[in-house]
Amino acid sequence: MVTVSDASISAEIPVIDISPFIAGEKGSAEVVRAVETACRNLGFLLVTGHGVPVETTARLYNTARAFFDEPQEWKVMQGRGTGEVGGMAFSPIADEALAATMGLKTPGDFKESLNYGPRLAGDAWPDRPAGLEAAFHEYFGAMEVLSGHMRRIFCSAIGLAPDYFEKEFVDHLSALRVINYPEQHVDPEPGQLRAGVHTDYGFMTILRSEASAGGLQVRNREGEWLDAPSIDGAYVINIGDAFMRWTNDEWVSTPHRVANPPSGYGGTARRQSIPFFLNPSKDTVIECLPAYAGAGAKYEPITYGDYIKLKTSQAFGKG
Ligand SMILES: O=C(O)CCC(=O)C(=O)O
Ligand SMILES: [Fe+2]
Repeated sequence: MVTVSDASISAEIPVIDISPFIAGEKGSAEVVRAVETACRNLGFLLVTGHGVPVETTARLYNTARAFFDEPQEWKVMQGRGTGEVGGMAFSPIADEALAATMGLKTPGDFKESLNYGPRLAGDAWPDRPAGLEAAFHEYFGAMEVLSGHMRRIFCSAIGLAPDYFEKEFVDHLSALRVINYPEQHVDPEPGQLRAGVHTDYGFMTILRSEASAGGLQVRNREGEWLDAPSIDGAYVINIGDAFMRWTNDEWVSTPHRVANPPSGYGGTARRQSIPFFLNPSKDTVIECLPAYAGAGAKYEPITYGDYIKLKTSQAFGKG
């Protein structure tokens, strides 16, 4: 296990090499303990030794970038999520304000994104750049493998059979998104961030981050914002709200945001990130795990489908 050198920015976000667990070798138990500690304390960790081929990430990163480099007028004519299951959806700049999910009113996030999930509504794939759809499929497959390893690490930490969650992920509703945070040539509007403060809704998120001026920040339990370290080839993993509920709030889903580059920043601040939102199937029952039921379950069992409806209505003030 390595720890990054700049302790001031990374003291609370550990970097964990999960390769001993994947290989079933000596050191697996230490991996499990380190992941559990991170998920209980901060809900964020970085993983290395994950086995995702660099080419898979590079292909998606580069083809998505070629899409974002197309003219705005053309991009907005592309998929807007009109209903084709397994298609792609494009979300233009300021279309989404993530802070609305926390009940905050802010301008839209200064970002644009491409979105895909094999069981989610999208629209027809654009005819360029070549290989975009294949790159999404390939990367999604790699995330299914990595998220399977992470679920087994979680099961081991909680004392569950390794395949405890697997049936809930046969028809999983996961989503893969590539986000482009453009240069900010003029200052953003008051209250406008690259991505507003929010927690993720699902089971866990696996993020391919990118170092830049204006990056990912995580709020610790003391309310301080920590810059998440960007380490080449590592993935940032965080717990989502649904898994927090599953663990009776023992594992935490932590607020995070993407900061703007400093005003007047002279260098290149463009940033591209790739979050994979791991979500269970619609009929999955989220119910306090026996290991955490000691002092009584805080929440009623709920299906993931109903849970998402509840979260959405809360976010828009109807809950
Ligand atoms: O771009 C990032 O680093 C994080 C984005 C994020 O938190 C999200 O889309 O949920
Ligand atoms: Fe997020």
